[in-house]
Amino acid sequence: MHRLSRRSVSAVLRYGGVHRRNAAAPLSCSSPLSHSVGENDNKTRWYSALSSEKSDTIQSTIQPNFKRDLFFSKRYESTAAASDASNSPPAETYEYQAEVSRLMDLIVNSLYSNKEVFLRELISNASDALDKLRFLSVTEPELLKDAVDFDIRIQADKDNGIITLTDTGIGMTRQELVDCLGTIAQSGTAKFLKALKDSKDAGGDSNLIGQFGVGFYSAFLVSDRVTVSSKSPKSDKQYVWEGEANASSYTIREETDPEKLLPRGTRLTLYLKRDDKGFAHPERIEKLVKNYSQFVSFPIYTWKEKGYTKEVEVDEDPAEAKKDEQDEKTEKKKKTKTVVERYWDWELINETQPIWLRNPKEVSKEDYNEFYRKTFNEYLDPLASSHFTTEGEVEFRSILYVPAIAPSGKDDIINPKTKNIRLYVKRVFISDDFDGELFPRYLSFVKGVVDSNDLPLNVSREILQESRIVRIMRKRLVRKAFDMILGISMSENREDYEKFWENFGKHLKLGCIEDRENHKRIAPLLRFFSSQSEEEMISLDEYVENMKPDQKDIYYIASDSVTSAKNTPFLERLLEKDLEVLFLVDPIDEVAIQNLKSYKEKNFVDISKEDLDLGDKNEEKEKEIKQEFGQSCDWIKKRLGDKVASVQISNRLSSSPCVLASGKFGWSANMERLMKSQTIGDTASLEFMRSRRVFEINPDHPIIMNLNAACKTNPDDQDALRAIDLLYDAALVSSGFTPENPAQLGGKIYEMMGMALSGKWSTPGEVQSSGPKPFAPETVEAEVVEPAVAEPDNRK
Ligand SMILES: Nc1ncnc2c1ncn2[C@@H]1O[C@H](COP(=O)(O)OP(=O)(O)OP(=O)(O)O)[C@@H](O)[C@H]1O
Repeated sequence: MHRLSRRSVSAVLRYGGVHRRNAAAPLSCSSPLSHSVGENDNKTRWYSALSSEKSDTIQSTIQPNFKRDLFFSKRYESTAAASDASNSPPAETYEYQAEVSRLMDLIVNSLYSNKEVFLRELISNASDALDKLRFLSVTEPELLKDAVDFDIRIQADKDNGIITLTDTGIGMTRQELVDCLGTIAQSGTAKFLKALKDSKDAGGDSNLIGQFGVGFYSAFLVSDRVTVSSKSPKSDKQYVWEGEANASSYTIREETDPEKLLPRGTRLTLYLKRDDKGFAHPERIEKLVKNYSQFVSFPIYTWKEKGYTKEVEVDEDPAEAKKDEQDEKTEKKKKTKTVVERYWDWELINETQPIWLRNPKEVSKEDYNEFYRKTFNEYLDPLASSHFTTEGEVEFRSILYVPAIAPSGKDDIINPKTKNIRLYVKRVFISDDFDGELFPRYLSFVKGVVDSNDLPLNVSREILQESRIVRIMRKRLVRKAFDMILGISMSENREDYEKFWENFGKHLKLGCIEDRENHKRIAPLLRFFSSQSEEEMISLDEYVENMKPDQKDIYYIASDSVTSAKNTPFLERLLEKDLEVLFLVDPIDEVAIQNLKSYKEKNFVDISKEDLDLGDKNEEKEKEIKQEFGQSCDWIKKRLGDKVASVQISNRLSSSPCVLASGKFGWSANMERLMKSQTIGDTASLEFMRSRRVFEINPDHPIIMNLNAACKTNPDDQDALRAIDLLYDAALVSSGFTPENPAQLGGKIYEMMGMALSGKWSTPGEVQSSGPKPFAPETVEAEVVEPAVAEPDNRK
């Protein structure tokens, strides 16, 4: 009760005095900066005085049983009746400019479905009008002689399907009403018409409405009739513009009803079309404001039904009361019950100071996190955030976030349909439906808000795609996103970056492939397992720091798991020489690294490719070996035919007899496997790559020595030739390739085992040679069993 009586007193007080408020009242009364938002009840409100319902409003705060219907019906009856009042000056009729007629025709008859943008457009006009006043009042303080707050108020009458939107902005004089609402001079609406003209379908492409916005005229998306009552501080009089859908003219008359006079600003009244009356629900309005206009810099109030509980006495049953009276001992205690009292009042529904406009020094981490959770419906705090303003060529403010987890859904990375970036223009929400305009798709996981003053309010996708401003914005946003990620990677808490990498590592690798321009920023963020770090991933910087003084290249091997990578024969000599090798175990890794090409001027080198240079060439020795094994190389090549491009002496093996290296420009075994799993039917390129493989033999291995001897003594020995076939198959498997005919390979192994067990082919000393140890069949067996071709658990 206390609340109500306090408000009613202030309402009565202000009723008589509002228009006569001192022109020299302190600026704080009217300055938008002085709003003490959320304190509706102690603010001077001319609304209650200017409308015909003023007494109801006051009543409503006094009498709980206030009738909302009465409130609205009185208001609109009198609005409609005003022009008929006998003492009103007659309304003058004006013809619309031809373009406006066309535009109206299109709007009224369009099938445009996203009609809800009308409210955003009208609020934005109201906000512009307030901005204009604020700006002009700096040099013309007399414009603020009517000391009213800078704000926007929206009322929805759901029973009658009427919405009113009132601002206390600059307003319009009679001439301005004609100029602004009867003609189209410039800005978004003019562009819209031009686009319409250019469009092939001159009959009207309703999508263009959404792309360009149609400003004030968007009111006719949902209304049959619109009145604009406006009072400019430059004029003594207030004028009412009135237009109807499907009409070629509009009227302007002077407002003479004292109850409808505005101290300043503009009131729009929308009489909604039958099918659009649903917009006139306070809840719907609130939702739209919250979505589109939450951060408009002036307070937006909606007229809302509220309630509070109170205790009331309950009438006693007379018989009971009598009985009590007779019973002297009964203590007299009145019975009460709790009831909910309803009343209507204004409620502030937007945040006038968006967090991104605040000074970052004054915003706490919790504030950022809360804003993130609220805006993006997240329940986990972000891993990092970055709040910044860019100045210069393009100015905008932004807060970016790195989420704690990746969204579920496999194809997100390739085809991101996120609503992660909310674009505002002058604090009015424009869109969150982007397709790479503000962030490349590999950074689509970054969430945030971007607010620009440099973009037009009705920015369309086409504008976004072609705008130079947007290109500059994108560059800066990307740079800031990388700074933020780098920040996580340098954090003392290593776990944070591990979490990031687990969720978004793939995205960054995609960035290596798709964004050459940012290789320098992406590369330091990459992480891989290595031959010296199988449990914990390392960065490229850590790799480089660990390089041997004379090591020129960064070595890597691509495989399907750490286990198969660490057991590959390609690694043998490198391990011996204590050279670290990166294990690329994610299918995308190899392509990413190939796109990077180098890091800190060190080339990435695939240790499974031909011509591996470990920096320890000994030409003398090589010549010697070539002489000894040259003939065998030719002999083996002849036997293998087109299966390999050449047979060479290997410098990378120590314990394996042979390996199948990929051609310099060919696919690695890993790549071949990936391509195979993806290309359906394209066997031509696969065949070509296959033919580029190089069969490398280890001259120090007993099997090779034995074969070398066989080549020299009896090159036609069928068993030796079959051993070459088996060696090839074994090398194929151990090098990570898939054998063309696994069943046949099995057969060959059994056959060789049989021969070995019968002692036919490998009795020591049988083969004459200058020194090598005799052929040991067990080695073949061991090689065949090793490689893993199965689908990966990448880490282990
Ligand atoms: N609430 C208002 N108060 C004062 N002037 C207004 C108001 N609403 C509209 N106007 C005037 O009417 C003009 C036309 O409005 P309209 O919304 O059609 O276009 P715009 O706001 O100029 O540009 P856009 O097409 O980008 O919205 C505005 O430029 C402004 O001068």
